[in-house]
This record gives sequence, structure tokens and C-alpha cells, in this order.
Amino acid sequence: MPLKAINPTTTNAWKNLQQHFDQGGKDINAKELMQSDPARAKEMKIRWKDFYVDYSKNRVTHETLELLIQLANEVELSDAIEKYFSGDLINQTEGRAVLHTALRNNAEDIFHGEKNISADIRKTLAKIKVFSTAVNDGSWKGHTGKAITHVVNIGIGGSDLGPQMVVDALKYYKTDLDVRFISNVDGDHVMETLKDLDRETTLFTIVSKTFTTQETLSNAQTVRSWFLEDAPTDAVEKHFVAVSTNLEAVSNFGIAQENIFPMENWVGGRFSLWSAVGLSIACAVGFKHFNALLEGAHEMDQHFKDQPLEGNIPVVLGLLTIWYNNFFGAESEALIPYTQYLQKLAPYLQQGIMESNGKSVDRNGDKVKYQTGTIIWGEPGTNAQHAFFQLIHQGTKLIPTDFIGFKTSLYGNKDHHDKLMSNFFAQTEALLQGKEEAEVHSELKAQDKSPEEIERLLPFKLFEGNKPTTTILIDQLTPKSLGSLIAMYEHKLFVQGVIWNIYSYDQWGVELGKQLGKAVLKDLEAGKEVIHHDASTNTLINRYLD
Ligand SMILES: O=P(O)(O)OC[C@H]1O[C@H](O)[C@H](O)[C@@H](O)[C@@H]1O
Repeated sequence: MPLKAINPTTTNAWKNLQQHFDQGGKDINAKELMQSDPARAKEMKIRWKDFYVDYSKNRVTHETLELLIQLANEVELSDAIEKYFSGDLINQTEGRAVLHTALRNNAEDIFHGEKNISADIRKTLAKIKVFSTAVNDGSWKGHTGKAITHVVNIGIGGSDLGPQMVVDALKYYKTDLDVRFISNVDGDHVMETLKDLDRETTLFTIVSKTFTTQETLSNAQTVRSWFLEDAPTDAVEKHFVAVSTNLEAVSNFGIAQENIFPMENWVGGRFSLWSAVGLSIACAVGFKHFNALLEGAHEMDQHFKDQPLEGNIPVVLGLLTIWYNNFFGAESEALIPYTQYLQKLAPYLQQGIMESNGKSVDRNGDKVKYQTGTIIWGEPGTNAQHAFFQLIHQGTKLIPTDFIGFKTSLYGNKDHHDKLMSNFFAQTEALLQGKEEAEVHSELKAQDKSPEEIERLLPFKLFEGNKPTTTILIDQLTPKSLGSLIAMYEHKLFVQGVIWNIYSYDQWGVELGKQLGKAVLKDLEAGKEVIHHDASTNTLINRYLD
């Protein structure tokens, strides 16, 4: 069954939320509420396994939360969750199920229509295990009999961002293999990646769900030609493997049948790191850790599926976004992980969240009259503090921010970790508390400023406070906790999509640019003056051709 199409703005909860917002909700001051009700911190938190999610620094009251849950109930979120996990065709515009959760469910047999897909999932997983183990233990040899030292993943979008983020995030757990990524069709990017590689000890994984993506196919061709400059044609089978749903195109490319790792259409590209797309992850950190990543995600899946809405982490996070996006008019959300390992989390989730929920037509095919997808951005703390936190603290925009931190670091080094985490806690405190006039006044006075100077400087040194943050404190960055964290955001964006009544699992918005790109490429190749584009594009192309 497809998802029901319920316009959220027609629900009673939406109207009540609007009224609640107009009649005081917009002025909710989390700082004051925290002072008057210290129990708030205990009540507005979710403790789950090694996660501690504190959302008490948000502009919400218990009433707000009740109304948001009421909204989730009225749009039948629980029914949608059920359909998501049971393989209903919830990606209706592409006629597909959305079953990336099946990839990490080792406990049950999952059905896609009549077909039990778990056997195939386990088979592919076993193939990943055998292959990644052989590459790591040196039993997979290159064509001259040498073991593999470098793996290069060639893919873009979902076939790049997820594996790249995870490989970077789990660097601590890395094997001896050097794993790199080529994504952009920028030839310089390709050559920079190849330049110090030894053909005899490098393995290329070509990853493309469709195997039609221009960037990936061009890069794969270029890399193959580079490889064949100094290797015989039959060496390709020892150095090239592929991951795709399009098995025919892969064999036409010249990849041996046994070197193909299949994936299925019910896995969206941006949710595919759990599938064979994660091959480079298994190579980089070993199969054991890849499996732990899947386990962590599965545990979050269980939580999301079974936990009542009020105590359900992705649900609560998703509802907070709705509150800010649709009632306060906040346009973006920042994600600040306090670990350098997660430096690619925001770019990864930009695809996950913005490609999923950047839609303006609802599930009835009508143009929506409310805001949908949020803009996602972020960088690791503390770097972010020295770059753009000024705007979060004192700018004019409301930017709800997730702070993600870990109780213990990986190398110990407590001295550094205490410094890192003191910033983590202090920033959410500063954003909540702000700094009032009296405090600024006495600080300036203590610096021996004259009354005139104090008066002049005071407005610039004030901090409003009441800037909303959610703290996600996790015990340690492990493959398992990373799996849970990623799955948490996957489900959060699902919740938002259900409430906004949009289709989160298609991405038609990326097609037009690709189409026009092909036409422009023909013009560039022809090299003749163009006149059939708009005036600006004609001028630019002609200048390029000149
Ligand atoms: O894996 P591929 O088929 O090569 O697709 C790579 C990417 O292509 C497009 O840009 C889609 O919008 C992405 O969702 C996808 O991840």
C-alpha cells in the first residue's frame, strides 16, 4: 500500500500548533523554562543504549511536544513506519519499495512482494566478506602476483558520499589498505588520485546503481585506459570490480561476472552504503567492522519501529524540525560533530536529507503551500566555532543545531578530549544562556572602560540566548554507534517527509541539469558558435569555445 496523502496543514494538530505558536509559542524561552523547571532536562531527553539525546534546550514546552505528537498521529506516522519497514511501494513515483533497512536485518526474513529477499542479501554480504578478507589478507593478488595495497572507489552521489564518509569516520579501525575515492568528472581530480598509484597493487571498485552516470562511466573509462597503459587486457579482472543493479552494462564494460556485486532497485543511492556499495568500507575497515556498522543501524531501526512516538529519537528530532521549519520559518539546520572523524557527515547528510526532502509537490501531485526540506550544513567543532558560529550566536537567522559528541575519544588523550568536550558543552550552554546587559556591563567595567565606552560597546557584546540546540552524546565512536547515528538521521528525514506529505525517495530534480548537460557537451565537442541557448548561456559557451 502507498503512503496516505494527508495534507498536514488540514489536521487539527497543525491548526492547534499554529494557534499555540501565535499565542506564545513563538516567544518560548528555553533558558527561562530551564530556570523555572530544572526537571526539564530530565524530562526532555531520550536515553537509548549508548545514546543520550537531550532536547531540553529547544523552544518547546510539554504542550508543544504533545501537539507535535498529535500531528504525527493525525498524519498516521505509525502506519507509514509500518509500511516503510514492510516493503510497501512507498517510493510511488518510481514504483519502488524503500528497503535499505532490510540490508542490516540479519535476524528476520524480509519480503519484497512475494519474494524473500533475505537470502540474496546474505549471499551478497558473504561475497563482500570473502572478497574484502582476501584483499586484506593478501590472498587476492594483482596480475603480477602482488598483494593489493590501494583500493579506489569510483562513484558519485550515493555511490561515493556514504562510503567516503564512513571510511573517514572509521579511520581508527582501518586495515593497512589505503582506500581512496574518485567522484568528480573533473579530470584533475582523477589524475591527482592516480598519480602515485602502482597499477600492480591497486584495485578499482566501480560503483554505480544505474551504471549510466556520466561522471562514473567517464572516470571508469579513463582509469581503465590509464591502467592498460602498463598492463595486459586480461589483467582487468584482477583489478576491477563493480557494484550495480545494471548487470548487463557492467559486463559490457568488461567486468568479469564473478567480480560483480549486485544491488537492488529497492535501495536508494543515498541509502546504499549498507549494500554492496559499502564494499570499499569493508575493504577499508575489515568485514567485522562493516558488519558492526550494519548491526548498529539495525538496532536503531528496531528502536524507530518499536518505540512509542514520544520516546522515539528519530521521531522527536523530526518533529522538532517541523516546529522550527514550519512555524518559526527557520530555513536551515546545522550539524556539528565534535570529532574530526565526522568531518564528512554534513556533506553526506546533505544528499540524504536535501535530495530526499527538497520537494515542492505533495503526494497528491499538488504544489505544497508550506515549507519542506531544510538546508543542511555543518563542520566539526571546534573548527566550526572559529568559522561560522558568530552567525549562530548573534546573527539574525534561527539555526537549530545538533551537537554530536562522544564521552571518550579513541586514542585516550584525556587532556585533549576534555578541552574538546568543554567546548561542546559550553557552546550549547552559551547558545541557551546568552549574555545579558548586566553581565556585559560588569565585564566592561572590570576592564576599566569608561561609562561612555561601556555604553558604546554594550549592544555589540550582548547575546540573546535561547538559540535552540539538541545534544546527542554517545559513549564512543565505534562502527556500531556510527551505524546507529546514520540510521537515526535516515529515519528522521523519513518522519519529516511523511509529515510534509511528499515523496522522499525519488530525485527527479537532478534530471534536468543532466539532460541539458548532455546537449551542452555536444555543443562543446562540435566547437562551433552556439545561438540556440538563452542569451547568457550562449555568451558563456561561446567565450569558453573562443
Ligand atoms: O549510483 P549511480 O546510479 O551512479 O547514481 C549516482 C547519483 O546519481 C544522481 O545524482 C542521483 O541523484 C543520486 O541519488 C545518485 O546517488
